[in-house]
Amino acid sequence: MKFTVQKPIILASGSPRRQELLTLAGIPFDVQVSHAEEDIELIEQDFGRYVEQLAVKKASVVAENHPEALVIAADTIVVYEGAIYPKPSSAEQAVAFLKEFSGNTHSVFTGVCLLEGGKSKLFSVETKVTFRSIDEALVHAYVQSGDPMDKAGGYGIQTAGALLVEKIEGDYLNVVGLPLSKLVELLRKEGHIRLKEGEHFLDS
Ligand SMILES: Cc1cn([C@H]2C[C@H](O)[C@@H](COP(=O)(O)OP(=O)(O)OP(=O)(O)O)O2)c(=O)[nH]c1=O
Repeated sequence: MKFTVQKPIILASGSPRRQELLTLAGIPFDVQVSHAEEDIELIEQDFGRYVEQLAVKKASVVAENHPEALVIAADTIVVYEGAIYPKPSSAEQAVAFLKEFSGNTHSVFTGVCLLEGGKSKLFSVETKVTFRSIDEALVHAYVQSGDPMDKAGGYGIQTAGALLVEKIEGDYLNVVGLPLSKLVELLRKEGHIRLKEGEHFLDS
């Protein structure tokens, strides 16, 4: 499957996962890593709005230098018992995060921003993730692998972090960092992408 684009698309993200996911959707794009300050205030426990605003910040920094493009940015956080768990700042913190999640259910929120000519479209998606009751040895072995350090909440559901997960409710790719089907639906609805000629033979 391939899409054509109406104008250049820039993914404002250094996340290899987000780049892989947009590639697998068949959307052509360039990458510009955004170095926005992540200093958004959480208002009334509205985590969806919080991640959307972080995505706006990331997109805005890149859009300044690319007014001709559609800029896409995203932000992912883990929320457990009303608190935000970002990327761990140390291995010790990753261990502490994972022990807290053990045997419990947390939420993963990803906010997405499409920014074009100063106009933005925003959405966010929540997925609930339930962890198994995990033993200390598994937590330490996983953290020692180094995998948690660049991931919100300190685990990757798409890597060995999968061993910690009992079940999820919602979009799996939202946990990985990009709610791809909803993003593609919005890009099509807004006329930013179209299926390539010959790629829509099932349409009537
Ligand atoms: C929970 C979870 C998060 N993650 C990742 C997705 C995001 O890359 C990262 C959250 O950090 P983000 O700040 O959302 O993104 P990033 O710094 O990696 O990339 P950029 O800001 O340049 O777009 O955590 C996984 O890969 N798997 C998971 O299971």
